[in-house]
Amino acid sequence: MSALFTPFTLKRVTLRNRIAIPPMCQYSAQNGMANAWHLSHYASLARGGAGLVIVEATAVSPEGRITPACLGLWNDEQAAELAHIAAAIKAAGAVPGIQIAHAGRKANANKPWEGDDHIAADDPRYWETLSPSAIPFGQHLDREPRAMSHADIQRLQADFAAAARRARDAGFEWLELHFAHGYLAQSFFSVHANQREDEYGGSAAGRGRFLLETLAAVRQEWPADLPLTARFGVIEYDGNDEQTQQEAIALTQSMKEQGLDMLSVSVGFSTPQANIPWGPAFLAPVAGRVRREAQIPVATAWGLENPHHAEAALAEGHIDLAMIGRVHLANPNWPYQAAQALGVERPSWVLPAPYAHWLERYRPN
Ligand SMILES: Cc1cc2c(cc1C)N(C[C@H](O)[C@H](O)[C@H](O)COP(=O)(O)O)c1[nH]c(=O)[nH]c(=O)c1N2
Ligand SMILES: CC(=O)[C@H]1CCCN(Cc2ccccc2)C1
Repeated sequence: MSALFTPFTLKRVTLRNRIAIPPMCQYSAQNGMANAWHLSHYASLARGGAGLVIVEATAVSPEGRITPACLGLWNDEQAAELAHIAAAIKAAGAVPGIQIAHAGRKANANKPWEGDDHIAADDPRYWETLSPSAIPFGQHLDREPRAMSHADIQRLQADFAAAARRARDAGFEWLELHFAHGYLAQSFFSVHANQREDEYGGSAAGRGRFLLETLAAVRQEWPADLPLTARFGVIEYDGNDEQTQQEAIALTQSMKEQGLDMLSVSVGFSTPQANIPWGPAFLAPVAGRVRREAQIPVATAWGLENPHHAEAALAEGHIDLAMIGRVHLANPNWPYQAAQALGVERPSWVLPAPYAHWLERYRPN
């Protein structure tokens, strides 16, 4: 039996295999509302056979969107549309997950294929960006954000909790907090973005406070028997990686004590000066260290689309879930081909019966 096609149970949720589709923004919403694009996109991914499908970064407040076309979960109308997507994912046999997010100083940007840069101040789509300190990310995202007040911090933590409640009521069964990729929560943890002198800055404990408090607020709303996870940048590739990983592992242990069920290990993306060693499965060993030292189940992504690499990362004990992203945009049925490549018996039954029955009998000559 392949490791990749072994079920995985976390709290009262069982995934049919170790393939997770990580959140991938579609930049296709108006006023944060999901539409026909999102429904067909997520239904086709779920039909492809993955065990878990996580809906893209969904903003907990309007100014928390990366672009004006990002999804939101700050009102009940948005939740009602997302409920259809959760139901479609579940009907296809995958577990419906969703990532809730705030983009912080990377917010208010154009779509990646429309510049990826901050929206101009005189553009009607402009809104103010927030961050722990008034320090811009740099490069194409060079706008100086407003340093958050204590009132801002409390409001945004309440927004995360409200979004978690709406996700629960919409039928999602797996919640991921976006604590990675240079967005708001990652920015609180990162010395590149957070130079506050109050209790939310300074030491690693101070820089971790926003994440721990936000987790605690969400834990109150999210059912105890459903997985509550976070995607967290544990390394920046900025020349200071050992210290960052030690601080990140310590914070992960604290989050585990606070009720975090799993960590999705990722990159900080807090500075444009990062020197990221892009390559197949490059983050798997980093994930393995977090798994060992924090004693928590981990997922990771980044270049795992070769089924043998995903299989090895699992079999070697680096990870518990393989997140397979971009390749699914080209091939929503990637799990079917992965099953064939790994010699899984009756591979077509990774797909739904209306497809599987005929593919099993179809022998192209
Ligand atoms: C178009 C698009 C959109 C997103 C992403 C990526 C891409 C390509 N990624 C990162 C993604 O989840 C994944 O970590 C990376 O794509 C690396 O995995 P692969 O190498 O693609 O399998 C991403 N990550 C995240 O935590 N929340 C998100 O909403 C998104 N959105
Ligand atoms: C929302 C989020 O976390 C995403 C938005 C798109 C870029 N993602 C980061 C990324 C960088 C390089 C290749 C793929 C992905 C982060």
